[in-house]
Amino acid sequence: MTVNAEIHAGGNTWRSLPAAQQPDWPDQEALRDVIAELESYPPLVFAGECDQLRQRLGAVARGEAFLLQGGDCAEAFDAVGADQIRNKLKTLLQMGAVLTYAGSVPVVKVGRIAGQYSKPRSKPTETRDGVTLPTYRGDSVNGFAFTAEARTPDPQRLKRMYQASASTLNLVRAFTTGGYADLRQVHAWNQDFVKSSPSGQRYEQLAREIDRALNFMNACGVDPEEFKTVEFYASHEALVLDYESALTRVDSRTGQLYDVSGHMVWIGERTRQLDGAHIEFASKIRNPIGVKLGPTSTPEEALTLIERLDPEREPGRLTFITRMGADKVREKLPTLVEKVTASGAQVAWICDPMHGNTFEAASGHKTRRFDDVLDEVKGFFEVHKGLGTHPGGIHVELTGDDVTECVGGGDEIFVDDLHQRYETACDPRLNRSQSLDLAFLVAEMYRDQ
Ligand SMILES: O=C[C@H](O)[C@H](O)COP(=O)(O)O
Ligand SMILES: C=C(OP(=O)(O)O)C(=O)O
Repeated sequence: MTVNAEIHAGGNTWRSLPAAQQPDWPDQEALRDVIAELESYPPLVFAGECDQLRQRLGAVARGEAFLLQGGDCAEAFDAVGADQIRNKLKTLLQMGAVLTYAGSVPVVKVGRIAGQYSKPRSKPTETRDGVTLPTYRGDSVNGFAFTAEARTPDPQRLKRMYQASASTLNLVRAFTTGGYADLRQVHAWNQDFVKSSPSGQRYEQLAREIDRALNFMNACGVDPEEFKTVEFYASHEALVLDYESALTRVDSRTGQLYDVSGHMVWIGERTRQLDGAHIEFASKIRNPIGVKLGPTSTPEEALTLIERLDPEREPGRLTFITRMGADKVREKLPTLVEKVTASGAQVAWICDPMHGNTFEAASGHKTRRFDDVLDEVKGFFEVHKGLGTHPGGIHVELTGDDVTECVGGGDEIFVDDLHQRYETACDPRLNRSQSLDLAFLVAEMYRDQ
């Protein structure tokens, strides 16, 4: 079999099943041409890196490490710039330093980055002043501007998604291995607006302690290479299956299929139907897989997902990202965790405290309260503590920029501030100071656990 024929046989079985949330591409021939071109492009990640992340997530599933997964709700093509990428990365590096030092746990760092360009939506259309147009589905599909031209899905955008992901990943690799992520830079990550915020000041104190520890080790003649670079992985929602399967390749080492568009991909709350195309696609690839579980998820669904996606019961293969909402987590999560644990499966449990806590402010802005976000994480920790299972990590929508999209936090943002710098293309993100607040509070919860 040629490589393409093999891909067709293995990576395309989803095509005969219903696929939710796919764009209504107006020109199928143009789509086919784009897919063919994408199939000829080089991989964005190496299959061996996906295996390494699966091992790291195995440690999370076994209770030996903590996953920090975060980044934009929706990446945008016009935000593929050095400043934005560096700001996101440094937010995750700062949060990682806080969790590792204050929580005393190895932290696996995974960005919602270099591929998070596609969005599932509640409604297929949007109406403004009597005009109805297709909803914005992410830069990989259509444009944000409210015009018929921008909102028409254009498959050429899938190629731009590949290019934007490649540029982003290239810079991320440079930052994480080229000196910027060296632990000696802990202070340098705390510049600009965040420095004067309460969490920035608390961070500065922690950075001084890390510095002292490094100086001590240095004086003892220890200067480990591990402190000079950071292992960092890229993840996104595997939503537009034409793109994901065009980037699915046979690994020359093992003959198995990998989606080389990112290290880890997840299946969202709106596309995790057991008999649907997304789960079928995910079942064929060897990448670590995440599945979002909202408040309507049943233990039977969770067990069937394990059967489909992790038949070998391999720690690290499957991560359940629960997003129940602060008001439901304590009621809904225990049965899921209990039944999955009783089945003998060792999945990683991660808390997404964002997606169950969205509401619309009177101004019309979609927002989230920092206190609700925190309360969902607290509930997640309480449930795991009660069951003796491991609270494996957090999955957060955040940005490194000084935006005003979520209310609350130590450097408090009020509902009336939302309009000031509301920049997200879809859902509200924590800004850098709110992200640091969260990291400190989660580190405390982890330590108390
Ligand atoms: O990020 C998640 C979803 O895409 C988002 O919550 C859907 O938002 P909508 O309800 O505005 O479509
Ligand atoms: C759409 C998302 O979440 P969920 O599938 O949980 O709604 C997301 O994480 O971008």
